[in-house]
Amino acid sequence: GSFSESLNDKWNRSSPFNFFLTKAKGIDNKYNANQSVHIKEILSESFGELVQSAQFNYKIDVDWLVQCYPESFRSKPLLIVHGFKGREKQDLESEAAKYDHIGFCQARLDIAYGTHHSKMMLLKYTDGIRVVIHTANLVHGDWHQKTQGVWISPLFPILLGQGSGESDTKFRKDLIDYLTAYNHPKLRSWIEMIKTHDFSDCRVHLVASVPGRHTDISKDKWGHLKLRKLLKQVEPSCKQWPIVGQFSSIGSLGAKSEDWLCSEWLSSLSTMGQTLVEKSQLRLVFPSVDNVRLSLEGYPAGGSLPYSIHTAKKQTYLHSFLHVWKSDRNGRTQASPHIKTYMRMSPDGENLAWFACTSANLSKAAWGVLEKKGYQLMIRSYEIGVLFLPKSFSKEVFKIKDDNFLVPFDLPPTPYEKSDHPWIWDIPHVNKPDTHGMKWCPN
Ligand SMILES: CNc1ccc(C(=O)O)c(C(=O)O)c1
Repeated sequence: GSFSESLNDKWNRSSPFNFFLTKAKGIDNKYNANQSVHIKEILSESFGELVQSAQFNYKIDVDWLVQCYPESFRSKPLLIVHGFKGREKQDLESEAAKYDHIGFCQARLDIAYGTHHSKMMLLKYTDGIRVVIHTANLVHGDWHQKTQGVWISPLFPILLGQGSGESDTKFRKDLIDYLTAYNHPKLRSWIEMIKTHDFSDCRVHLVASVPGRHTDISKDKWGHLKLRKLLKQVEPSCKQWPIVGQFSSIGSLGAKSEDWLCSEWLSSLSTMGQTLVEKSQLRLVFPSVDNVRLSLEGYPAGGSLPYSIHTAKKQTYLHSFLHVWKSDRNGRTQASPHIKTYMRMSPDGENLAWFACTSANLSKAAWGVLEKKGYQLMIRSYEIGVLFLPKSFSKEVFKIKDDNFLVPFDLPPTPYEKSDHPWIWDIPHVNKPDTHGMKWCPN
């Protein structure tokens, strides 16, 4: 039917980047056409005859997820990979008791405060494997009126003949290393399957995090040191271009910007040696109170923007780096961001030296923090994302307009006004009503 071929046509038209935003209910529908997808489209029969799938995520509504699959696929084996323990694990498993096609893989979280934050779908079809790396939880609200990022891989066919099956970006090896790090029997069959498929068409790099204290040759396999290693391939001419980070949560980053943000972390993203940098070199995008108040969801959008007053109080220096969420280019200024993106942009915002979309928020838990005088990189959470490097597309830079490169928000980003404050989810917001006439009184 037209729905199905539109999906494949949509994917073909999105080549070679294959990067999408999620559809948002309530915005002008011209912005929900090309380069926008919904989970039911991704899982639809038009994308291939599903044999089995694996869903890696943080929040999972099992009943809602099952009905996102077409009726004919609701008995195909589904592996849910999560990080819950104890009561939350029991609740998740009892939610799924009535489905005999659903199995679980509990990811080990041996370091305190870590979460299984990665959001990925592995889709095994009769004629190949597709990988989807995205930023949305498996709950209705994450796919309803927010801005989320979705990368949909090509269909990777079964490996025939003598080809290596590996891409120039080493995506297959990195994906296998990531899955191997779980050290879980239920992922072994997926690892073996991936080894028998041809990933040579993959044009993105994998940037992932796994919990641990990574040293030696493992130190730059994960987190911000993996990104640092990959960005050494970027055009040196872009060295003075600003770095833009955009995220939906902020961790405790230290009392001073030089403790981690503008030293270790910024050094990785700007592959420049010097630790101090002038402020305009780093621009951070995080929703202001008014961004949340005036969003389609109103203050409840802030339920997915967990920045706490306890953390915010310790790092007011951060607020001078902040820019508002504005996406007029995609008709999504009111679709609250749950996407996370990082990029290096030309001062005029017209070109990109590189672009990444990941589950990783601005936190040490996600990106890692160097310990023991740089001997080890400590990471608390599982994260996964994709990096677009111009050289993988035979380009020197991405010309946003000419290359039709989808950027989730308006560039250059707009700084907070004096009267703007970062959204904080655990304090009252009662001065002005939101789009639904409501106020926010957490406790
Ligand atoms: C502590 N748990 C979470 C913190 C932040 C986020 C986010 O993505 O902003 C998520 C999530 O939505 O996966 C979970």
